[in-house]
Amino acid sequence: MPELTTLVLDAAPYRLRPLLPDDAATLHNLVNDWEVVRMLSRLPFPYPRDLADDWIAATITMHRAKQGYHFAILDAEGQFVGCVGLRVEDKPQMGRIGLLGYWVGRAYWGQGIATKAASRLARWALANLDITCLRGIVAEDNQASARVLEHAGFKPIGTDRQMFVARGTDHPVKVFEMTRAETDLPASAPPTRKLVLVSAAALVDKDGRILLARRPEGKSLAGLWEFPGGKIEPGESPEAALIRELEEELGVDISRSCLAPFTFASHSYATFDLLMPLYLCRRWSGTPTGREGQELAWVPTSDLRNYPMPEADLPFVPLLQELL
Ligand SMILES: Nc1nc2c([nH]c(=O)n2[C@H]2C[C@H](O)[C@@H](COP(=O)(O)OP(=O)(O)OP(=O)(O)O)O2)c(=O)[nH]1
Ligand SMILES: [Mg+2]
Repeated sequence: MPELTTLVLDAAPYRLRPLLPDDAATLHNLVNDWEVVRMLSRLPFPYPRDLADDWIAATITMHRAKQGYHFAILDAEGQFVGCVGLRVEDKPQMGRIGLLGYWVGRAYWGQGIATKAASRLARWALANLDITCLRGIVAEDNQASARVLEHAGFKPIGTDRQMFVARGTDHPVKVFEMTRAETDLPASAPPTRKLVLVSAAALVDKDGRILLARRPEGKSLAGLWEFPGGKIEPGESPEAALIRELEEELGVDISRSCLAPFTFASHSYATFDLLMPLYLCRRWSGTPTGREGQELAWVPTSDLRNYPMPEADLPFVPLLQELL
């Protein structure tokens, strides 16, 4: 388990780091607000300033004893905007569980901060602590908090009653639970890298020149010269996709038998991986025209280098020069 000071969780654009004694004044300022305290079962109102010091000291002790993990939520500028934490509890029958809680200063409501922070801590806890599940308990009149738990991947499992110190009475609550089975929900699953499948063609004329098309403004890689083609749609074969794209982009009609597999590009762009078969084609009907406003050029292979291309295409150049 990382030391207190090095345990920092990234919840972009926010950051979670363990509470420090110096946080007491800011914490007190934000939490000593009826709208915040009335939703927190264990806090009195008004919330005395000393209690902030005592609470932070207690969180540091709990952290060292592996009984609790309480964090300051910092925004992109490093400002303290709220707290998120969990207490480890031994439940008869259930074993050790984590009880998650959070609050955000009123000035920072409505920005999804609690969801990001709770979701991050929940995933960290299930991945790193010896607990069977996480629980979250929200007052029945706290819809916003119920939504936070749902977005973080918690499921409602029932209702109960709980004492709310600031309200001076007990109050109905909803109980939520999250197990490891829920940790891959989209809420904060890491973005999966996409594999993009594209079919492209090198149309070769009788003089051995190759047709390049310039990617128009508004598309990615605009201004670069490419081999006509496009994305393969779900359920479509690479050849069918290419025949469709060449009709859409160039207005030419090509039969499947005229497409000869030549090579392929496999390239990792910053945000996706591209896998692109390149076909050679010497026969088509119709005259290629830039139907999407794209500029076209018939280029002798010796000139290919003068046409800036997407990075994925660069290995094609020597292969085409060798062939033609
Ligand atoms: N067609 C084509 N796409 C290429 C080449 N090199 C290369 O990196 N790409 C990339 C750019 C795009 O990310 C992707 C193909 O996208 P595209 O914009 O042509 O797709 P599309 O014709 O289906 O057009 P769109 O409707 O999705 O805008 O592959 C190439 O030589 N030809
Ligand atoms: Mg295209």
